[in-house]
Amino acid sequence: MNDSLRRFMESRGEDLVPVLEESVRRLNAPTVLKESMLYSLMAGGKRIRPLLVSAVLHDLGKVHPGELHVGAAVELIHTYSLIHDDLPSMDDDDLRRGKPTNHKVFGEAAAVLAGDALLTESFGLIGRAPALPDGDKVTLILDLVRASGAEGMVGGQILDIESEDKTLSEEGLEQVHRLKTGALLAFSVGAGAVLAGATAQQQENLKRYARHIGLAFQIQDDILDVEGDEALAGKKLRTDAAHGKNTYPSLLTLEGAKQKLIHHHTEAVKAISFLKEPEPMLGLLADYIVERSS
Ligand SMILES: CC(C)=CCC/C(C)=C/COP(=O)(O)OP(=O)(O)O
Ligand SMILES: C=C(C)CCOP(=O)(O)OP(=O)(O)O
Repeated sequence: MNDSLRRFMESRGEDLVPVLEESVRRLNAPTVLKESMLYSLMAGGKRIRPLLVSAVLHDLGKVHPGELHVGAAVELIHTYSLIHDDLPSMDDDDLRRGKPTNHKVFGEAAAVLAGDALLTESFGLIGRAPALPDGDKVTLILDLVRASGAEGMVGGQILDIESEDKTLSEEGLEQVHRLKTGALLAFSVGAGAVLAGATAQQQENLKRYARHIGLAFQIQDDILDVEGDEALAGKKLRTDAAHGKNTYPSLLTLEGAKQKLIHHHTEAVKAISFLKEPEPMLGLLADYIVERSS
């Protein structure tokens, strides 16, 4: 991995973890629920979504005291989605982020409820973000509702499940990926733009970047399911075919999926050519998204 990206990831990660932890510890709630929430939240993961929020601010040369709260908010929703995605009624997985899945440790009921609570607390984090005007809070909350709910991630998840054992068209598959995975990544980029006070033109370019990295992110996840290393991924691989999932490799072959990945990476990088930095973090993150092994 590129050295400046590694340093950026480490420094932002160190700052983010206490905010994630405190968002649960502060709650006056039953211990088992808090333990279940913290178990998945503190299990690691790449923290790509909060990093995107931070990278937009960094590349636009801005700072905002609400950066970590907004980044943590999206990470809470992402973590809830993984807990629910692993449930027996969904992908029925035993391993996530290198550890037994939440329901394997706490039972199904607690896993469902930990996910519910993480989702809800996410909105609280935006509500409490420091130095963020109320108008921006409302904008971010409404954007997050759209990205994570029925019109976004949840809608994509049901389309994905409903299309198991059927063959989708490429447009149909792109729609699933855009909603299931792309919407939350796009929210992260858009949230960084709101915090940075980006111009309309900058927001338009960042939106285009986000659309392409969102697709690239899920295509690489599909590719890793075919040829990745389970120890590095921290989750069981080679499960998509067994579940009759529609993926880019199943639709376009592995080679075809890799070409799509290159296409979306190229377009993402083009979209941020307006950034003045010689090595923008958003460009390094786009490289990482397509080269990652987990
Ligand atoms: C509302 C819910 C539950 C949404 C889940 C969204 C999501 C992106 C799941 C992981 O996708 P995946 O199954 O392709 O990834 P992985 O390989 O990590 O299981
Ligand atoms: C959206 C998908 C493909 C699920 C996994 O997301 P990540 O690959 O970001 O998972 P973590 O690093 O957060 O565990």
